Amino acid sequence: MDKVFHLGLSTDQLNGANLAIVPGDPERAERIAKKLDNSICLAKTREFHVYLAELKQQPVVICSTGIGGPSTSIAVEELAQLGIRTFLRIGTTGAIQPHINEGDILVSTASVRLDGASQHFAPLSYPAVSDFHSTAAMVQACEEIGVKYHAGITASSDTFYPGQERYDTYSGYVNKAFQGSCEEWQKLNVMNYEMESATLFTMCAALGLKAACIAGVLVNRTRQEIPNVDHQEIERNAINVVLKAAEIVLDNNKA
Ligand SMILES: O=P(O)(O)O[C@H]1O[C@H](CO)[C@@H](O)[C@H]1O
Ligand SMILES: O=c1cc[nH]c(=O)[nH]1
Repeated sequence: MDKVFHLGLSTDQLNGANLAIVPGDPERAERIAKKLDNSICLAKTREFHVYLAELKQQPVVICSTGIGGPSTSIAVEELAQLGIRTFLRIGTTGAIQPHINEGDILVSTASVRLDGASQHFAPLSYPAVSDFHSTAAMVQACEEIGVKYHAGITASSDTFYPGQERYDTYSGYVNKAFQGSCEEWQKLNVMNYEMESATLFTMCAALGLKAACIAGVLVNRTRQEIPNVDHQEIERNAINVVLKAAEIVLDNNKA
């Protein structure tokens, strides 16, 4: 059986899995896999760390996407070739609304397309929208676990610094195109910044795949520019939510 180019895997290695949990961080992929049954590492190549595990006796893939749209698009394309149809992203994020606190979970219903990769799948007039049922599962998971969550629009940027209008940088300068952009997104009721959901949502919607995204809030940008380094507890809560959501999706698929 042919292997996909970057992940170096073939369909038979996924054991019939059709759902993948997709964090950005490769080490988070391992931490997620360790919480599931019978996890094995299938591949560690570039930013893509891929595990196969079982959740309630059903096969699930965990695959890191790395940071940003280009690498995310490769992971999603190759996983789709291998049989994955639902992608649940679990990320970290910076909130831009004052009422959202560190540690809250943000469920992205749709994303502002501040990326480049999504335009390789559909024109800018096409919405970066999540899959309704997968997103509903994320919300149900938050409610069942009892974590504080907000559902709404995310700004998804190719860059962490200028695209998210950060001035606490080497040059201290933000390109004119992004000056004032954070305030604009705040006024348009955007919840947060992260870096993969625009590509994930656009490509999955365009390709007939299902995608949802949650993220744990590391920093509130109305109070602080750069997140604190230690955020294990926030990540643990977000992992619990995505695992519960995966369980709900798998149950719904069986019914
Ligand atoms: O924690 P992850 O999933 O990597 O997500 C967020 O963190 C990274 C930036 O620090 C970007 O990938 C952003 O989307
Ligand atoms: O502020 C943040 C925090 C995490 N990830 C982002 O993309 N932005």
